[in-house]
Amino acid sequence: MIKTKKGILLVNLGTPDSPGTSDVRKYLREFLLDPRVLDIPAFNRYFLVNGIIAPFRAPRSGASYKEIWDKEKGSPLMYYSIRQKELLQEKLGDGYQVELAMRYQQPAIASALEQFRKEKVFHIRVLPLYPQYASASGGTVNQKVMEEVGKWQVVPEISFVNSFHDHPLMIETFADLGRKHNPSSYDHILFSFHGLPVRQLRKADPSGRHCQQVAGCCSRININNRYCYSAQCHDTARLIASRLDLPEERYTVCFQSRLGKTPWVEPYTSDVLKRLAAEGKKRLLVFCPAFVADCLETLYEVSTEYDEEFRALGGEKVQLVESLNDHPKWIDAMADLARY
Ligand SMILES: C=CC1=C(C)c2cc3[nH]c(cc4nc(cc5[nH]c(cc1n2)c(C)c5CCC(=O)O)C(CCC(=O)O)=C4C)c(C)c3C=C
Ligand SMILES: [Fe+2]
Ligand SMILES: [Fe+2]
Repeated sequence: MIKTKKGILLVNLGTPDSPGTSDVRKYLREFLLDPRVLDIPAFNRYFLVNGIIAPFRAPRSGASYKEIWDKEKGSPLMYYSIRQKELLQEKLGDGYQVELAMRYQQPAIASALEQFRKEKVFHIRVLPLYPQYASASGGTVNQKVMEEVGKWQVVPEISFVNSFHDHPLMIETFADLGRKHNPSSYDHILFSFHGLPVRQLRKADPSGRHCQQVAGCCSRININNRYCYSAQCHDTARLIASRLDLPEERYTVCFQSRLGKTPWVEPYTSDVLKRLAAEGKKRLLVFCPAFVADCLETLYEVSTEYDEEFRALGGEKVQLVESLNDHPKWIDAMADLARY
C-alpha cells in the first residue's frame, strides 16, 4: 500500500488585498458577481454590480476596511485564517497537508489544489469555514472546488464538509469566549448572524412550502430543515445559550449585513437594537456565530456601527464577543472536523 499524506483544504470568504478603493472594488466585483451570492438574473447582476455597487459601495467599504486594517498584519480575516491553518497543521501532524484558500481573491482555490497535486496528495477533505450552510457561503466553495478538480486528468478522492453548526467543541468555544465577558452583567444578549435574502432560504427548502411561509418555520431544527441556514443559526444560538444557562427571554437571534432592498431573513439586528433601546436596555453582549474569525462584519459593523447606533438610541454599550480566531478549543474542533 502506498502511503501518502491526506489533504485538508480550508476555505474562507476572502478579503481585499488592501483597503484601497480599487482593491475593494476588485474584491466586491468578484464576490458579488458569483450567482450563488447575488442570485438574480445575470443581466441584472452585472448591471447592479458594475453600475451601482462597485462604483458607489467600494469607497465606503474601503473606508470601513481602513478602520480594521492592521498596519503589519493586514486584514483580520486573512491573518486569523493563516493562523488557523498553521495551528491546524501543527495539531494534525505530518500525516496531513493543510492548505488555505479564499473563495474570492487570494490565495485562490485553484492554487491551493495545485499544491496538493504537486505534492501527490490525492485524498482531499474540503472544509469551508462557515458553521451554518448557505448556498452563498459553503455551497459556492464546494461548487468551485468541484469545478477545479473536474479539470484534472486524475480526479482526486474528495469529501466535503457541508456545515458544522452544532459541533460541540465549537459551541463550547463560543461559550468560553462569552463567559469572559460575564453575560449576567449585560441587560440582554444578541446572537447576530450574517443575513441572507429570503428567496435563498425558500430555494433551499426541499418542500417549497415551509420556510418563510409558516410562522416560526425554522426556529427549531428537524430532519426536513436541517440544511436551512436560518434553522441552523437558531440551533447554534440555542446550544450556546444552553451552555451559558441563558433562559430564552435573555437572548435574541437576529441577522445583520443586509444588502439592497429585497427582504432578508428577519429580525434585522438594527430593528432589534431599536426595540431593546425602547425597552430601556443599556448594555448588550453580542455573539456573531456565523463567523469563525473576526472580520469587517464583527469588528466594524458590530463593534463600531451598531455600538454607535445603539448609543444614539439611548443605550450605553454594544460589546462584541470575539470570534473563534486562534482559540485552542476551536483548533481542536477543526481537527475533529478535518480528520479522516
Ligand atoms: C448578496 C450579498 C451577500 C450575501 C448573500 C452574503 C452572504 C454571506 N456572507 C458571509 C460572510 C461574510 N461576508 C462578508 C462581507 C460582505 N458580505 C457582503 C454581501 C453578502 N454576503 C458584502 C458586500 C460584504 C463586503 C463588505 C461590505 O462591503 O460591507 C465578510 C467579511 C469579509 C472581510 O474581509 O472581513 C464575511 C466573513 C456569509 C457567512 C454569508 C452567508 C451566510
Ligand atoms: Fe457577506
Ligand atoms: Fe425557515
